[in-house]
Amino acid sequence: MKQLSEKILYQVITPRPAQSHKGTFGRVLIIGGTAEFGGAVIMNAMAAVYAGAGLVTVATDTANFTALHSHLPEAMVVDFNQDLTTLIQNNDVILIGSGLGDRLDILQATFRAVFPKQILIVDGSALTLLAENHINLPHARLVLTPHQMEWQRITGISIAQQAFEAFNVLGRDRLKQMPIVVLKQHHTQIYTSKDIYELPIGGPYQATGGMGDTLAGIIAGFAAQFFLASLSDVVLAAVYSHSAIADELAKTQYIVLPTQISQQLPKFMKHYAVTKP
Ligand SMILES: NC(=O)C1=CN([C@@H]2O[C@H](COP(=O)(O)OP(=O)(O)OC[C@H]3O[C@@H](n4cnc5c(N)ncnc54)[C@H](O)[C@@H]3O)[C@@H](O)[C@H]2O)[C@@H](O)CC1
Ligand SMILES: Nc1ncnc2c1ncn2[C@@H]1O[C@H](COP(=O)(O)OP(=O)(O)O)[C@@H](O)[C@H]1O
Ligand SMILES: [Mg+2]
Repeated sequence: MKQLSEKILYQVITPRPAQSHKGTFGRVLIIGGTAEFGGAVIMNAMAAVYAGAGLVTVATDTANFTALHSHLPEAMVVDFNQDLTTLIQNNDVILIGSGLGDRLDILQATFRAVFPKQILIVDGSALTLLAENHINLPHARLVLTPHQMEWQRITGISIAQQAFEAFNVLGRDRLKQMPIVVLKQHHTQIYTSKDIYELPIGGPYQATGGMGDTLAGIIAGFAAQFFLASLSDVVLAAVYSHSAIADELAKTQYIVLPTQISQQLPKFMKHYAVTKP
């Protein structure tokens, strides 16, 4: 297993070209957030916007519109009960699942609509729905972001067995589409088609609801704009950034809130875009 290091940030986070506009930095569509879990998509969207996605749209329950806009006027909203097919096909990166609750219908419609060239990040309730309903993953550039309990539900590999990388590799291979898997835990592991990486940073100050929703949003924001890097490198850089910011805040804080991580992203990224080692 390879240890992830700060080096990945210098590789992935690059200065922005002057000849550019919001379209240059990608369109992200976030799908999730039942009325009970609106906070999940707010945190997805804050992370994606603060990470630099050019345009972010959130398809969610209408009950969440006002709260989302009061936190983040930069994001657009759409009712997730309408037909999302065209919207899905007009975005570069789709993030589905945070706070999606029991909306299997929306998950299935999204999987039907997505194109193979699109990046599809599957998080939270979408992973549990996948497992419970034995749904096949679609052809897409896939990133799954399960925590250990979600991974157990998907693969049947118990949390104790997950200590053995070989089991996780087998579990990933059985999913057929060879997704990148971000297996979240203390010292998260990332399974790519080539290698397995371990995140050596991060800590218990991150154990707050919404921390994973924030990571999924950072992955989406990075994937939308850093299209010159490989998707694996983009995911590695997002995972590293999320915990590096948390570590920095934890120097003076007992806990770190997910939204604080998002707010730090522009400053954090500026450092890596200009200072090459
Ligand atoms: N403000 C909001 O709207 C929030 C919405 N959320 C959404 O709520 C839905 C349910 O997700 P949850 O993860 O809370 O519930 P789950 O029931 O899917 O999993 C949580 C349980 O898994 C267990 N577990 C074991 N190992 C773990 C590990 N390494 N990391 C995390 N949990 C581990 C924990 O004991 C915990 O009780 C998701 O769609 C999620 O996106 C959560 O993100 C919390 C905040
Ligand atoms: N003790 C810990 N040490 C390091 N990272 C942690 C710790 N607890 C939680 N995290 C991180 O916080 C995130 C939690 O994700 P998740 O459980 O999906 O949260 P949520 O669904 O509530 O947003 C993961 O990135 C995980 O690695
Ligand atoms: Mg989660």
